[in-house]
Amino acid sequence: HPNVGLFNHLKGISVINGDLKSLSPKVRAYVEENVDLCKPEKIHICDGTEQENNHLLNLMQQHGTIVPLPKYQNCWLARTNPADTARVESKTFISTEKRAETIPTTKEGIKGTLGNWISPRDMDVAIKDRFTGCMKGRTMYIVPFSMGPVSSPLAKIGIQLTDSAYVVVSMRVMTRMGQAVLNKLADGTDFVKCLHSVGIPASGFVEMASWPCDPERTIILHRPQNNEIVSYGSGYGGNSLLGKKCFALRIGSTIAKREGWLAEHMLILGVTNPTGKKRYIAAAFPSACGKTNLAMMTPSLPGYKIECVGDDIAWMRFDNNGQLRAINPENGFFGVAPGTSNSSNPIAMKTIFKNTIFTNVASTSDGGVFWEGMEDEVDDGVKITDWRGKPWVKGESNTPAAHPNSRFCTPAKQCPIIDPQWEAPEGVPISAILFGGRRPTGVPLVYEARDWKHGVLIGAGMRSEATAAAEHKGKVIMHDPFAMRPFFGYNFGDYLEHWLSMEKKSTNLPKIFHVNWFRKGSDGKFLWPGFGENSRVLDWILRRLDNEECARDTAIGLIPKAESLNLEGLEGKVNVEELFNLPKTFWMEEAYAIEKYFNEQVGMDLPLIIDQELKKLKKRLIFS
Ligand SMILES: O=C(O)CSc1cccnc1C(=O)O
Ligand SMILES: [Mn+2]
Repeated sequence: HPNVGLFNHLKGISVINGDLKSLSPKVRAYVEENVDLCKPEKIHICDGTEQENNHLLNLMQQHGTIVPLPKYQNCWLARTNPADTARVESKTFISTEKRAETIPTTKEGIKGTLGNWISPRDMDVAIKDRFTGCMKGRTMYIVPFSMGPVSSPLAKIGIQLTDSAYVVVSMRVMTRMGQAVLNKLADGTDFVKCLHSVGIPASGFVEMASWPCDPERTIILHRPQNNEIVSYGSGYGGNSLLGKKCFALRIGSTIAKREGWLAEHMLILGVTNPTGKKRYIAAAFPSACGKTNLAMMTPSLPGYKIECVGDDIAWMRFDNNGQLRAINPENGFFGVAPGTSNSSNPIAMKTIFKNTIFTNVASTSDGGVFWEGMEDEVDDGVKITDWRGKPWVKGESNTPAAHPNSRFCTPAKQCPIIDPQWEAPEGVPISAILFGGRRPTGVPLVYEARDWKHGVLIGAGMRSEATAAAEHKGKVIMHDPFAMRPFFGYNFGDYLEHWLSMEKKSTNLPKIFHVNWFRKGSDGKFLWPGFGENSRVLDWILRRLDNEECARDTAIGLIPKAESLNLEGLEGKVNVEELFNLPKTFWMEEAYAIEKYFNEQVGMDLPLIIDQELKKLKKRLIFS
């Protein structure tokens, strides 16, 4: 780095990149406050340049944090500490004066599952205990980033202070990061404050560790009142790339509540039908339920085209004409690697093998990567090393080659079907919203909400099959309302009120649907082929958007009229009867389970309208 000027110091700490004078007074005050707390040896103001990125990649290679993947162009493999491999919900907290602002009051004796609250005082103590002097001997990176295209009026800016070079290079992929953001901040624009440290394990100074972290004291804190995020102890994913879940969803949802828009855990795709008519759809599925695959679908129906705007987060607001418009606030994809293959997602496979950071995947002796699902893509004779760095042999090793939560972190612009409007400052117009999840029984392939209120009930009642956290409990059907359960920034009851309040903003509301690719027959096999065949469901949805009479009413909502789903080419392969069967007992139990969930988890915070919608559903079911 160029020798810095004598005066480019902050209280005796050398600024090794950038110029303190380039920081707005607000940013400089935030930096100084946290330099005092964390006591870094150096400060690096990030500019987002190629040169800076290469410097950090070299630094991480020296530390052993990443290794090059010479089979691809500018790709890297990071292996984390095995104790630091995923988001940690139990250590993620939101702080407000009153607990009820953050989480609903649950029924007596019931453990809340809609977020964790911490008092402002306990948050301050937690920070002081962990951050005091935590960056001694380290460099504090100042990461100016934008969630959304810098020029978009829907974008929001953040500053992340971090001691992790891995976070800096990842944020450069996942957000718009660098000088253009600092320039925008110069006029005093406010920013979301993000403080992060990988921490120092209580066992002492392990600076030379390739993946420093402090799992025992990991904590992820949010203070929505002053747009503040503080994360300690983890270097990974949603815990450390604070622009994603912490900012774009948890803090983002509180800003959206205040400003009258929606920050959602949704993919955004553009779908063009054979006549050339294009619509955009947003879809909320729980984590690891196939949002990336749907957002990058290769449609099986001839004449259909799918283009990708985003695979995980949507910021949506009604414009002056009452049209709901969405941006993808992210700049990259941080996708689950296992299960991604040329058969499940050929577009992803065309996106990720350049300028990408892979984390906790397996590596191959020919300088590439491997994960479960890539069996057909790896040459014979290639040796595999698992995510822990141990030799791995297919059919012999009894642990996975790649960690189940291993990820690729790849620039969105590399996606061959990235939508031409993916960075449109005003966002893309949303015509339909889909809710969905893994439902092995009872739930049909697709059904349409009767109206907005009913659609909000469908979102609130979302459930999905998950692998039980506890050992040997197999699969359980978990509630995951709006696929936002781990990401609500405030009381779910208030969130529902906020969704209901959108109805008065528009006479052109998007239609709401529920989809389920995962129903199984009595033989335990999937009833629906999924993947590109899901284009048949999108086709039906688009025809409904054109008000085609291809639906019939049922107690749960509108489902395709007989013969209205295009099954050409699937003759004899799909049992439509079973796929759309609505067992009355199943749905009575489903309605009761939703009612129980609302009673136990939302209580008095449940909006009356949602309670009424649930009662209407039950009544329709009784008389169906
Ligand atoms: O475990 C992590 O920190 C990654 S979680 C994640 C990453 C990208 C997109 N979605 C998610 C999620 O959990 O929904
Ligand atoms: Mn997600």
